[in-house]
Amino acid sequence: MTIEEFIKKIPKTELHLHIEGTFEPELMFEIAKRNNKIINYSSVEELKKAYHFNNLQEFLDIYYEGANVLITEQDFYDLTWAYLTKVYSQNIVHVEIFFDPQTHTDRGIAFETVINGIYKALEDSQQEYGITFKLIMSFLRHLDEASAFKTLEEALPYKDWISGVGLDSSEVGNPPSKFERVFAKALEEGFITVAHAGEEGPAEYIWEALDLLKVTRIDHGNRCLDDENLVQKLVDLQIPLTLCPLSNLELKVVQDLKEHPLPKMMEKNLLVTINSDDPAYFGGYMNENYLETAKALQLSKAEIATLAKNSFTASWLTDQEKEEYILQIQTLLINS
Ligand code: HPA
Ligand SMILES: [Zn+2]
Repeated sequence: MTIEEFIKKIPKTELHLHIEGTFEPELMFEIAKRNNKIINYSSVEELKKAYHFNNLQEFLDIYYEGANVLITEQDFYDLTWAYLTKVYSQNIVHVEIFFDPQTHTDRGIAFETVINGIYKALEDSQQEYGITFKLIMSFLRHLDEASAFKTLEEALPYKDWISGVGLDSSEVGNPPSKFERVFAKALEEGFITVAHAGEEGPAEYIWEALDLLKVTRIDHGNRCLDDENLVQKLVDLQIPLTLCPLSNLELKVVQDLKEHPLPKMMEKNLLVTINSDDPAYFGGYMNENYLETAKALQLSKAEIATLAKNSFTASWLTDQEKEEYILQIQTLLINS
């Protein structure tokens, strides 16, 4: 079996995915048209040409602009359904996905419109595709604490639908400490906490995410390697890092996939996982992330299997569910 076939065949889970980042240009134009919204690009091709980024902020500017055409519950449903259909074709059996309520509520879209559309698509895909899921509400860190508190209040009636809270958007200058009180309240309300840290920001932000926000998973976390004590802590506690190799390449967090820190992290026994982040913008869903990374870093099938197993270990599935998938991967590896 080739590496490509092996990647396709193994069950996988995605733990770092922004639903707004799955908005493919074709669907964006279709939804813009039905909502009488104007896109600042004349065609799908013109829009795709704009997808060249030198850093996180250049990406975020385009990403928030794209999300502006989403208005109705059906729009959020269609966006989410398209993603789930795509990952079903890639043998993703479980997803834990982010949504950014403030991107929409700040434009006058009701919180319930956003979550109803996303949640219904997730329920339907569990029925139709058997994909299980968890939903994570992410706060935009470039906005203030009051806005995050307001968003948390709005989420409380949907507590049963939302497993965790996260922190994303412009990292540098917006440290986790800015949201310490919001996360304390979220923890009190029973949410699990995660945060983007150490993508562009320093190792210090990863410490803050752990110590102040009490996160049980770090999104990205690349910069942990700058601090040996931090690596030791992440290893000791087996705190998962949700890495996103193609995102790192497109946002110039790494200059070449061959220089990606993943092998070094595996060597150090960090619990690393592969994810797609914003696949419509970064040129690849899960299988493409696995394959491009495996090719660039010359990963073996055993290493690919370890990464897939890590994702189940790092997920919020039950221990029994985790064990079943890990055993399936191990069996596929032996027979490959
Ligand atoms: O990679 C990311 N980093 C921060 N914010 C984001 N919002 C979508 N993707 C990202
Ligand atoms: Zn992300």
